[in-house]
Amino acid sequence: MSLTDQAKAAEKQRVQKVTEQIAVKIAELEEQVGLVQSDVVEIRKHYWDEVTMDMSTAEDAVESIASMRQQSEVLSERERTHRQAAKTLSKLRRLVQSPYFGRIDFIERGEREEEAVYLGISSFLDEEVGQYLIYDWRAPISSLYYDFAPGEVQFTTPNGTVEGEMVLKRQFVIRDRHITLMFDTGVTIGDELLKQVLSRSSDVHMKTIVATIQKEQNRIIRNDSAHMLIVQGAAGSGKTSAALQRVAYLLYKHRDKLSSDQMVLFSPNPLFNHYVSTVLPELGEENMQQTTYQAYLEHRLGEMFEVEDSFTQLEFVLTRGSLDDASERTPEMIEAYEARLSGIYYKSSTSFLAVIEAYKKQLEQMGMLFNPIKFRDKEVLSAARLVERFYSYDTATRLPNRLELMKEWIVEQLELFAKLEIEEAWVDEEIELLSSDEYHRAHIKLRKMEEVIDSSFDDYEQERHMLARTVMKEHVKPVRSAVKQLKFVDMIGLYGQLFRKSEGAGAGDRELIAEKPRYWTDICGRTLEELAQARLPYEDATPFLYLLEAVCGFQTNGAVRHVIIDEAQDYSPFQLAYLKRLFPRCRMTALGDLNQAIYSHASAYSEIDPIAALYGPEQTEVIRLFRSYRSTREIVEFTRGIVPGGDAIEPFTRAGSKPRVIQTSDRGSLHSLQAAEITRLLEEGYASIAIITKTASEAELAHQALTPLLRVPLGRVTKHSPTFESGVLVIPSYLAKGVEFDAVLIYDGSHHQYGHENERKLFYTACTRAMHELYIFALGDPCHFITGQPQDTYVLTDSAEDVIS
Ligand SMILES: Nc1ncnc2c1ncn2[C@@H]1O[C@H](COP(=O)(O)OP(=O)(O)OP(=O)(O)O)[C@@H](O)[C@H]1O
Repeated sequence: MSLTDQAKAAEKQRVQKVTEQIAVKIAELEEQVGLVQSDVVEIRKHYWDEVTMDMSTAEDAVESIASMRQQSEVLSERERTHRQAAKTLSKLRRLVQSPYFGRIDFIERGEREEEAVYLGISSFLDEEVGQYLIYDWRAPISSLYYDFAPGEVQFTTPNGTVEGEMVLKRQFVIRDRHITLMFDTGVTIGDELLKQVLSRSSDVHMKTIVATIQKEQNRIIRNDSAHMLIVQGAAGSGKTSAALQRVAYLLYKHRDKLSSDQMVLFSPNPLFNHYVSTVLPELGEENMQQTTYQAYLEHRLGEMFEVEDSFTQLEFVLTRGSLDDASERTPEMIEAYEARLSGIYYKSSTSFLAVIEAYKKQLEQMGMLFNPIKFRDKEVLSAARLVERFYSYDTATRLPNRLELMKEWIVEQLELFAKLEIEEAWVDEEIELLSSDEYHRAHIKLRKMEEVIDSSFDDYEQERHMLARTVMKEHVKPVRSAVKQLKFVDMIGLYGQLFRKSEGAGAGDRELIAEKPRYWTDICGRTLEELAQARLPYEDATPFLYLLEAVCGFQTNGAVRHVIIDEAQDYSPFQLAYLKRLFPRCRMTALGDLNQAIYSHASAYSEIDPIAALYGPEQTEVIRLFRSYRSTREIVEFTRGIVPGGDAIEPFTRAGSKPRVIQTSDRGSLHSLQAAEITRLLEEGYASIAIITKTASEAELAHQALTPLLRVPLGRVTKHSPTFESGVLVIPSYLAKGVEFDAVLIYDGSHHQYGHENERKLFYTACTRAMHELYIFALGDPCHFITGQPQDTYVLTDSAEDVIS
């Protein structure tokens, strides 16, 4: 629908008028912020001049404290005003460049006059006439823009539903205060604008999507009823985008009671955290807390163990292919591999969680293990004595409560022990070694005591006693602190007991595990071996933590009100149950794609959906997204054939070239073909190009080989990289999760590399990172995930040189 010249001129004029008004407001605020800032500086400088301090009498002291409090209040009020004004200022500075992106003309039922509603990233009020020149995209009326085409419409407000007619819907692109594109549309959100947005180059940071939110995405963003909202969506369907705009929406809607630090995002890796970190600030909101599950495990268990990370576990699982090389493999190697895999499945399942629950019950009656309490090289309390004491408490008392009682008792015993120990010769030896400062302090203390107590003391005895206590205190401190932290509970032994044959009747042990997984004996052997080395494999970390908390008391986080789990398909059922327990008071949003479940434990998904089971059907809502926006139509038509059920994925109508499969038989030509393609892509203006490898070692190899062949720097992403730059880079498949690139080159998509069924989803994940161009190189036959699909028509093989030319 084209606009009349008159309408265009009117819109241009309006933009000018609105931006001028915003600029005036900015100038006013700048002045105000400057004034408040100098106020704050002045108050800080003369803080004590305004405070009258007099402690001569109790009354004077009370007055002095009141005067200090008053001064602090003045200061914090000015600081608050300053923060608020600075925040508004930064919003307005963004708004002035691009004040709005949409307009809807709405006539409420029963009214005659239509209202023109302009939508932007925040609202702007004409204070003189009391009229909104811009509405925040999150305001109730703004939902009309995302949910309806012109015609009969309705929206919900806190006071009920408002019905009426939308008589006009207009979209704008405004850059640097000028309209660069505007058109009227008869559909919900015009595809044209979306196409334009999606054709842009990828960025090292994710972009906001407020101007083009799709109707089904809007359901995710504005959903405020579900306790657990599950979004199951195809690769590139906007799950992460919708989740981030949802955070902004919830912060706006509940601004009186919800703040950004009460929301936590669990990301797949630190790189992803960096990638999404600018979205909320761009929307004028502060970032929520961002973390990874791995970081949490490290935080809780890092002091006790060397905790394996999920990537190392995955790398191990991906070594299956190399075992197929007949020359290298032995039956023992295959068995060890299969045994660990079986252990991973089992330890990630809810059956194992049930075993731990049962084990906890059993420990209430018997089977607890303790570390003896030692003081220097002497045993204060033996492990057996601790067990005896533990079971002397009422068995109805919960384990953590009994441990609290134990703690007090142990500290008492420790003090009794220290009283006797103080007479030992080693104490005298250590007194000799005390510094002159410590001697001096002891003297002062002694003098003070003599003033109050009878001075006929034996000075020497007293001094020795005082110094001995100093020595003793230093030695008791770490023991007491370890007791307070419950380190006397033998957690490693307790977890290990689940994998040990029963010794003595009824000990809490592996007999609890009724249905033993395959390779059970190997699993037990390996688990105990790792524990003995103070190493905790990734699959053991969550069960260990769960047991630790079941015994010592659950640490819950009641402050967090909303948890967002991105790439939720990569969490084991056990991990999800743990997170639910960790955040008992919060709502959750879980975003996932079963087709991108790259971890072995995720196979549990195919049976029942563990996320949906977490809160039960009454509290759970599921929204599915089928349309994929990231990649061109050709790429989506190709990649959807890789996964079962992929036909349901709908491509967005953005055209590009077909993905190319380039097959070669030697590594040298593989690299030169790749270098030639990269050069061509750069010449075509693509800003971000990723060479995606299966593993980290393959990434290292590719990086070494390609660096000398390229004229541009070649970056390399590892699991330790906190950020990534634009340009050309090599990245292992699992680290590319959630991010996207203009062009993707699969380094070696051969059958040799991706020959196993459990590599299908990893391969799919890697291919779906491409926005505009996708190349699959193969050293030998391409993997069967693509050759068996109808999309084979896109495959160009054999003469690789032909493709390049
Ligand atoms: N409504 C929209 N308007 C503009 N761009 C969109 C929209 N929805 C999605 N996109 C773009 O599509 C790309 C993919 O989005 P996003 O990363 O949120 O998808 P995802 O479902 O989380 O993907 P994956 O699961 O593959 O990581 C991004 O570039 C995003 O900006």
